[in-house]
Amino acid sequence: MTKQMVKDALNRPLRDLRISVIDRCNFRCQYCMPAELFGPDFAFLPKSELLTYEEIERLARIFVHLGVEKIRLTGGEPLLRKELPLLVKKLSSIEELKDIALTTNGVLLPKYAQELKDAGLKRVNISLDSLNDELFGQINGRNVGTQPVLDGIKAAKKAGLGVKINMVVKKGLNDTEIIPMAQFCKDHGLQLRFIEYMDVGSTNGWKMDEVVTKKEIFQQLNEHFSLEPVDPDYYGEVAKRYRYVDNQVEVGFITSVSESFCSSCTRSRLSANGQIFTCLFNGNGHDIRDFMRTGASDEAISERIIKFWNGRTDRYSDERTAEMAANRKKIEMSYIGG
Ligand SMILES: Nc1nc2c(ncn2[C@@H]2O[C@H](COP(=O)(O)OP(=O)(O)OP(=O)(O)O)[C@@H](O)[C@H]2O)c(=O)[nH]1
Ligand SMILES: C[S@@+](CC[C@H](N)C(=O)[O-])C[C@H]1O[C@@H](n2cnc3c(N)ncnc32)[C@H](O)[C@@H]1O
Ligand code: SF4
Ligand code: SF4
Repeated sequence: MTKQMVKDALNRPLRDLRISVIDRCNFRCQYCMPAELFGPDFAFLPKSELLTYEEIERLARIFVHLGVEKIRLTGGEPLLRKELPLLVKKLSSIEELKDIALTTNGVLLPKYAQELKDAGLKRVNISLDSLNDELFGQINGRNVGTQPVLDGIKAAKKAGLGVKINMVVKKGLNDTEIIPMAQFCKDHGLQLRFIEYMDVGSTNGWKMDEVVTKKEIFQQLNEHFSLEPVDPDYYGEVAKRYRYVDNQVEVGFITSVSESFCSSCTRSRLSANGQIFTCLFNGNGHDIRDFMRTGASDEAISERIIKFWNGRTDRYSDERTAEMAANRKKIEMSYIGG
């Protein structure tokens, strides 16, 4: 197949593929999979519904022919999927792919970091919302302290993986942790990204007044540190980055609520059971798994993906209102892939 450039209805190219490899998780973060709703009886996808690694690789190759340069593995907790390094190895063999990354809560990294690196993974984004054990245990809904995640960060660095830290900030929950987290990451040479709490899915009871905006976080940082802006690395970069003037360590903001970035959104998402989603907030998935399982050729699959992408008009965060946040049919982040 010849390589193509595919654009959506708003002229945005297809550049990224975020693959959810599993919808299960060992945490129950309040803002993502609240324990009361994702209880022991919750119907997660059975194994037979999941795309196999061979199917994921095949689709990834097709996406790369359509212009995808960066693949991110996510979930749920991607390291709960058996033998994930095998998938990384398959994806690393795709020549035109520039970047493969993983987003994880970090707990299983001491076990897998070296294997992932050996399989070709370049970098990991690790989520950590607090350095306070009790608060972190409350947020992750499983009373897990910070040590397992800190060990995961250490293991990733030791294996030679690039590491960034993601912190979702929710008002009244962990906004007191902004400065301690900033100080910790600055001292350890880790890029921290503050993520504005989003109205993903319909289980987290999101309210606009619980969002701590970039502006508010920046004001706090400015009282303690001296920062300067950093130019974006590439078109459509999600995080707005700054660096500490004294040691050049970077810090970023993911401002989906206060300064949306839909106009340059080049991200497609593939759920663990083979549905393509064109926006984190668009609950209407397009089947690709069953079509592939009928014996469709690469060309036919490719045409189908082009059709979905050409028809894409999503710009939810640009248009968000409190009413939309409350009423729109949305899909859980653990399923679609965060
Ligand atoms: N609204 C919105 N949020 C996004 C989008 N892409 C990523 N995010 C959110 O940004 C946060 C961090 O995402 P990561 O998985 O670390 O990925 P990234 O920011 O693309 O990572 P880098 O490639 O390292 O810059 C998560 O909460 C994502 O859900 C997007 O297209 N729209
Ligand atoms: C859904 S998780 C999946 C990967 C992995 N389990 C993890 O936590 O890193 C991906 C990212 O989404 C973020 N996230 C989840 N729910 C969110 C929300 N309501 N608002 C903003 N970010 C959220 C998480 O903090 C994490 O950084
Ligand atoms: S944010 Fe990640 S670790 Fe937390 S519940 Fe969601 S998928 Fe699990
Ligand atoms: S809200 Fe949708 S269109 Fe906007 S940046 Fe996020 S995923 Fe892209």
